[in-house]
Amino acid sequence: MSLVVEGARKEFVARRGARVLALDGVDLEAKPGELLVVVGPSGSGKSTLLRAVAGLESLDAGRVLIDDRDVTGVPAGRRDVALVFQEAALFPHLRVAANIGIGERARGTRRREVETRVREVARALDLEPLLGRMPDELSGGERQRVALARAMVRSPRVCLLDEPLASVDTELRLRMRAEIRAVQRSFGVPMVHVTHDQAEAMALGDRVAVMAAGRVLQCDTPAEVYARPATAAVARSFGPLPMNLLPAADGVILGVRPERLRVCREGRGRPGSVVAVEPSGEECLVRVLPDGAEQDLLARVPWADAPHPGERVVLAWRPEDEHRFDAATGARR
Ligand SMILES: Nc1ncnc2c1ncn2[C@@H]1O[C@H](COP(=O)(O)OP(=O)(O)OP(=O)(O)O)[C@@H](O)[C@H]1O
Repeated sequence: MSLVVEGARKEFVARRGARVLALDGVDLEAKPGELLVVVGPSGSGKSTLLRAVAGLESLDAGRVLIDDRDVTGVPAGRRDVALVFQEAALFPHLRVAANIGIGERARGTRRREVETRVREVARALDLEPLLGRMPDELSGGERQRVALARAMVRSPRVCLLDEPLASVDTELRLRMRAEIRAVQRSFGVPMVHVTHDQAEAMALGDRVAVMAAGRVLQCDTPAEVYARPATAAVARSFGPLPMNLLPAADGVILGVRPERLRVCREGRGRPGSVVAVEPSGEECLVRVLPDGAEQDLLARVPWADAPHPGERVVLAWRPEDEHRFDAATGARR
């Protein structure tokens, strides 16, 4: 089971005639059993991409292939694609078991068969004790899991998740991430998971596709995208904090991650003044304005080493922590 998107292009014409290029030539592949996370800021085209794969949005150009079959013109109902949305919309008057099986029943599958399948999926998702409950007797996370079960019960060829964890709290989100991974492993379908949460993308994805303005800027393992961002834009948008970018000589932009920037009291490096210090759990974020610069730089340092606002410091980093980008194109050098 695999999913391929080739050269997907989609333009919307808004009410007053303004045009928005939501997808600007997107190529993407989710391999069998792979969890691909699409990450990008609001408006970058993530939902449009999912909707196009599901068949809910037509493309102006490009193709969608599922298991090597071109499904570009195939209606949504015949694509064998499951789509789970952020807000799990369950039928309030139906018990969990019926909510999970309703799609299959509607497709005419025998009651017995549906029941067996519902039980299998419920077991995999740890939902068995909840099968007899009504939706209003479930927590937000449980409801989300029921929606996931409803998607998986159809044995889809591809499973698409549109910010499924956006409305659950942090603790539950961590647990749900593990569950999504487990579901994905046990069902072996390619999953495309859309989020704007970097931490989620890092934690979940076998690979991540970083999107901006309708384009995929880079698609690779989270570790590789973090270690070797393909462009300055990826370096700014992917990671726990945006990478610091400093103009340098010869049309080069230097990049250093805040996690790798050291704030020293003395020694060699770039002198500057501390502009602000913000607590951030065990660590703190320090903003330093280098002498003569217009843009301050961000450093993440342990609390014990935190300087005071106004203090004179020296910024230093190891040569191997330096990234280099082309100032004109933004491409990695
Ligand atoms: N039906 C539509 N009509 C006009 N413009 C649209 C339509 N749907 C989406 N757009 C525009 O296309 C662009 C991409 O939207 P999309 O919803 O795919 O982004 P997104 O990355 O999913 O954002 P978010 O994270 O906020 O959901 C946005 O600029 C959006 O305003």
